[in-house]
Amino acid sequence: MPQLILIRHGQSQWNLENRFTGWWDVDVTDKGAAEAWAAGELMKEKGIAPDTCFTSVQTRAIKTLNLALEAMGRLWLPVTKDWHLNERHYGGLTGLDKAETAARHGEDQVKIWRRSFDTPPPPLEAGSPYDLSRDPRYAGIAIPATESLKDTIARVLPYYDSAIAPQLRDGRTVLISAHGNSLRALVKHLSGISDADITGLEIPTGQPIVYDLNDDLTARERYYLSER
Ligand SMILES: O=C(O)[C@@H](CO)OP(=O)(O)O
Repeated sequence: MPQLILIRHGQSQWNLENRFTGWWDVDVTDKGAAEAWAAGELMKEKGIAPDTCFTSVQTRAIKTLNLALEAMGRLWLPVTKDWHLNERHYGGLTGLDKAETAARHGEDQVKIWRRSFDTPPPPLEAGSPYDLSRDPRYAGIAIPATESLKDTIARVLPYYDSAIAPQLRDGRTVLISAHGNSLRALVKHLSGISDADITGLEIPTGQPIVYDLNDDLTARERYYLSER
Protein backbone atom coordinates (compact mmCIF):
# COMPACT_ATOMS: atom_id res chain seq x y z
CA MET A 1 0.00 0.00 0.00
CA PRO A 2 1.64 3.29 -1.06
CA GLN A 3 1.97 5.80 1.76
CA LEU A 4 2.48 9.54 1.52
CA ILE A 5 3.36 11.72 4.51
CA LEU A 6 2.94 15.48 4.34
CA ILE A 7 4.45 17.85 6.85
CA ARG A 8 4.16 21.63 6.92
CA HIS A 9 7.35 23.30 8.14
CA GLY A 10 7.67 24.15 11.84
CA GLN A 11 6.79 27.66 13.01
CA SER A 12 8.75 30.24 10.99
CA GLN A 13 10.00 33.64 12.13
CA TRP A 14 7.26 35.33 10.12
CA ASN A 15 4.56 32.92 11.34
CA LEU A 16 5.59 34.18 14.78
CA GLU A 17 5.60 37.83 13.66
CA ASN A 18 2.29 37.38 11.76
CA ARG A 19 3.69 38.59 8.43
CA PHE A 20 2.75 37.48 4.90
CA THR A 21 5.62 35.25 3.79
CA GLY A 22 5.12 33.37 0.51
CA TRP A 23 8.39 32.89 -1.36
CA TRP A 24 10.45 35.01 1.06
CA ASP A 25 13.00 32.77 2.70
CA VAL A 26 12.59 32.98 6.47
CA ASP A 27 14.01 30.46 8.90
CA VAL A 28 12.21 28.37 11.51
CA THR A 29 12.09 29.65 15.09
CA ASP A 30 13.38 27.56 18.02
CA LYS A 31 9.78 26.46 18.52
CA GLY A 32 9.57 25.51 14.82
CA ALA A 33 12.78 23.49 15.08
CA ALA A 34 11.39 21.69 18.14
CA GLU A 35 8.16 20.95 16.23
CA ALA A 36 10.19 19.45 13.38
CA TRP A 37 12.25 17.29 15.74
CA ALA A 38 9.10 16.11 17.55
CA ALA A 39 7.52 15.22 14.19
CA GLY A 40 10.51 13.03 13.38
CA GLU A 41 10.36 11.34 16.76
CA LEU A 42 6.64 10.71 16.29
CA MET A 43 7.17 9.19 12.84
CA LYS A 44 9.89 6.93 14.22
CA GLU A 45 7.75 5.88 17.18
CA LYS A 46 4.80 5.07 14.88
CA GLY A 47 6.92 3.06 12.48
CA ILE A 48 6.71 5.46 9.54
CA ALA A 49 9.67 4.61 7.31
CA PRO A 50 9.99 6.90 4.28
CA ASP A 51 12.14 5.75 1.37
CA THR A 52 12.49 9.11 -0.35
CA CYS A 53 11.72 12.77 0.37
CA PHE A 54 10.69 15.93 -1.46
CA THR A 55 10.81 19.52 -0.29
CA SER A 56 10.76 23.07 -1.62
CA VAL A 57 13.80 25.31 -2.08
CA GLN A 58 12.85 27.31 1.02
CA THR A 59 14.90 27.09 4.21
CA ARG A 60 11.98 26.55 6.58
CA ALA A 61 10.82 23.42 4.76
CA ILE A 62 14.33 22.06 4.13
CA LYS A 63 15.32 22.54 7.77
CA THR A 64 12.11 20.94 9.00
CA LEU A 65 12.79 17.93 6.80
CA ASN A 66 16.41 17.66 7.96
CA LEU A 67 15.50 17.91 11.63
CA ALA A 68 12.71 15.35 11.30
CA LEU A 69 15.00 12.98 9.38
CA GLU A 70 17.74 13.36 11.97
CA ALA A 71 15.27 12.57 14.77
CA MET A 72 14.24 9.47 12.80
CA GLY A 73 17.80 8.37 12.12
CA ARG A 74 17.14 8.74 8.37
CA LEU A 75 19.31 11.67 7.32
CA TRP A 76 20.73 9.34 4.66
CA LEU A 77 17.52 9.35 2.61
CA PRO A 78 17.49 10.85 -0.89
CA VAL A 79 15.92 14.33 -0.93
CA THR A 80 14.68 16.19 -4.00
CA LYS A 81 14.33 19.97 -3.62
CA ASP A 82 12.13 21.72 -6.14
CA TRP A 83 10.57 25.21 -6.35
CA HIS A 84 7.26 23.72 -7.49
CA LEU A 85 6.67 22.79 -3.83
CA ASN A 86 7.29 26.38 -2.63
CA GLU A 87 4.70 28.30 -0.64
CA ARG A 88 2.10 30.23 -2.67
CA HIS A 89 3.69 33.55 -3.77
CA TYR A 90 2.15 36.36 -1.71
CA GLY A 91 2.84 39.12 -4.25
CA GLY A 92 2.68 42.69 -2.96
CA LEU A 93 1.58 41.52 0.48
CA THR A 94 4.95 39.84 1.11
CA GLY A 95 6.51 41.16 4.31
CA LEU A 96 3.41 43.04 5.50
CA ASP A 97 1.90 42.50 8.93
CA LYS A 98 -1.34 40.50 8.58
CA ALA A 99 -3.20 42.38 11.34
CA GLU A 100 -2.13 45.83 10.07
CA THR A 101 -3.18 44.85 6.55
CA ALA A 102 -6.60 43.78 7.86
CA ALA A 103 -6.94 47.10 9.72
CA ARG A 104 -6.13 48.99 6.50
CA HIS A 105 -8.04 46.95 3.90
CA GLY A 106 -10.65 45.20 6.07
CA GLU A 107 -10.87 41.63 7.38
CA ASP A 108 -13.01 40.53 4.43
CA GLN A 109 -10.50 41.67 1.81
CA VAL A 110 -7.62 40.02 3.68
CA LYS A 111 -9.63 36.79 3.95
CA ILE A 112 -10.14 36.87 0.16
CA TRP A 113 -6.41 37.39 -0.39
CA ARG A 114 -5.52 34.65 2.08
CA ARG A 115 -8.13 31.99 1.40
CA SER A 116 -10.10 32.60 -1.78
CA PHE A 117 -9.55 29.92 -4.40
CA ASP A 118 -8.73 32.08 -7.38
CA THR A 119 -8.25 35.73 -6.36
CA PRO A 120 -4.51 36.45 -6.16
CA PRO A 121 -3.07 39.17 -3.90
CA PRO A 122 -1.84 42.31 -5.71
CA PRO A 123 1.39 41.65 -7.64
CA LEU A 124 4.81 42.34 -6.19
CA GLU A 125 5.94 45.72 -7.51
CA ALA A 126 9.17 46.17 -9.46
CA GLY A 127 11.99 47.25 -7.16
CA SER A 128 10.42 45.65 -4.11
CA PRO A 129 12.92 44.55 -1.45
CA TYR A 130 11.25 41.13 -1.79
CA ASP A 131 12.12 40.76 -5.48
CA LEU A 132 13.81 37.36 -5.92
CA SER A 133 14.88 37.70 -9.54
CA ARG A 134 18.58 37.78 -8.59
CA ASP A 135 18.34 34.82 -6.21
CA PRO A 136 20.48 32.07 -7.78
CA ARG A 137 18.08 29.33 -6.71
CA TYR A 138 15.52 30.77 -9.15
CA ALA A 139 17.87 31.23 -12.10
CA GLY A 140 16.00 30.43 -15.30
CA ILE A 141 12.62 30.23 -13.56
CA ALA A 142 9.73 32.58 -14.38
CA ILE A 143 9.13 33.75 -10.80
CA PRO A 144 5.44 34.64 -10.37
CA ALA A 145 4.54 38.18 -9.29
CA THR A 146 1.68 36.77 -7.18
CA GLU A 147 -0.30 33.51 -6.94
CA SER A 148 -3.79 32.43 -5.94
CA LEU A 149 -4.34 28.92 -4.59
CA LYS A 150 -5.52 28.00 -8.10
CA ASP A 151 -2.20 29.22 -9.53
CA THR A 152 -0.34 27.26 -6.85
CA ILE A 153 -2.26 24.10 -7.74
CA ALA A 154 -1.38 24.66 -11.40
CA ARG A 155 2.34 24.19 -10.61
CA VAL A 156 2.18 21.79 -7.64
CA LEU A 157 -0.01 19.11 -9.26
CA PRO A 158 1.94 18.62 -12.51
CA TYR A 159 5.07 18.26 -10.36
CA TYR A 160 3.32 15.74 -8.10
CA ASP A 161 2.16 13.78 -11.14
CA SER A 162 5.53 13.75 -12.90
CA ALA A 163 8.01 13.44 -10.01
CA ILE A 164 6.25 12.16 -6.87
CA ALA A 165 3.46 9.86 -8.08
CA PRO A 166 5.90 7.54 -9.94
CA GLN A 167 7.78 6.95 -6.67
CA LEU A 168 4.52 6.04 -4.95
CA ARG A 169 3.52 3.76 -7.82
CA ASP A 170 6.85 1.96 -7.40
CA GLY A 171 5.78 1.20 -3.83
CA ARG A 172 7.97 3.76 -2.06
CA THR A 173 6.86 5.62 1.05
CA VAL A 174 7.27 9.32 0.31
CA LEU A 175 7.72 12.19 2.78
CA ILE A 176 7.03 15.75 1.58
CA SER A 177 8.05 18.75 3.70
CA ALA A 178 6.39 21.86 2.31
CA HIS A 179 4.11 24.79 3.08
CA GLY A 180 0.56 25.67 4.11
CA ASN A 181 -0.66 26.39 0.61
CA SER A 182 1.43 23.98 -1.47
CA LEU A 183 0.15 21.25 0.87
CA ARG A 184 -3.43 22.55 0.64
CA ALA A 185 -3.04 22.09 -3.12
CA LEU A 186 -2.07 18.44 -2.63
CA VAL A 187 -4.71 17.69 0.00
CA LYS A 188 -7.39 19.30 -2.20
CA HIS A 189 -6.41 16.99 -5.02
CA LEU A 190 -5.92 13.77 -3.02
CA SER A 191 -9.02 14.20 -0.86
CA GLY A 192 -11.24 15.62 -3.61
CA ILE A 193 -12.07 18.82 -1.70
CA SER A 194 -14.15 21.36 -3.64
CA ASP A 195 -12.98 24.86 -4.57
CA ALA A 196 -15.46 26.23 -2.02
CA ASP A 197 -14.56 23.90 0.85
CA ILE A 198 -10.78 24.23 0.57
CA THR A 199 -11.19 27.74 2.04
CA GLY A 200 -11.82 26.15 5.44
CA LEU A 201 -8.85 23.77 5.48
CA GLU A 202 -5.96 24.91 7.67
CA ILE A 203 -2.78 22.84 7.89
CA PRO A 204 -0.96 23.12 11.23
CA THR A 205 2.85 23.45 11.44
CA GLY A 206 4.95 20.39 12.20
CA GLN A 207 2.12 17.84 12.24
CA PRO A 208 2.65 14.82 9.96
CA ILE A 209 -0.42 14.04 7.84
CA VAL A 210 -0.52 10.47 6.57
CA TYR A 211 -2.21 9.34 3.37
CA ASP A 212 -2.71 5.60 2.98
CA LEU A 213 -3.22 5.27 -0.76
CA ASN A 214 -4.73 2.66 -3.02
CA ASP A 215 -2.57 1.26 -5.81
CA ASP A 216 -4.11 3.76 -8.23
CA LEU A 217 -3.03 6.51 -5.77
CA THR A 218 -6.54 7.46 -4.75
CA ALA A 219 -6.80 8.16 -1.03
CA ARG A 220 -7.90 5.30 1.19
CA GLU A 221 -7.47 7.32 4.37
CA ARG A 222 -6.02 10.63 5.58
CA TYR A 223 -5.13 11.22 9.23
CA TYR A 224 -2.91 13.17 11.57
CA LEU A 225 -0.25 10.80 12.83
CA SER A 226 -0.57 12.30 16.33
CA GLU A 227 -4.14 10.94 16.46
CA ARG A 228 -3.13 7.29 15.92
O1 LIG B 1 2.32 33.86 4.97
C1 LIG B 1 2.25 32.83 4.28
O2 LIG B 1 3.02 32.59 3.33
C2 LIG B 1 1.17 31.81 4.56
C3 LIG B 1 1.64 30.69 5.43
O3 LIG B 1 2.15 31.12 6.65
O4 LIG B 1 0.11 32.47 5.20
P1 LIG B 1 -1.45 32.17 5.03
O5 LIG B 1 -1.87 31.49 6.31
O6 LIG B 1 -2.07 33.52 4.91
O7 LIG B 1 -1.66 31.32 3.82
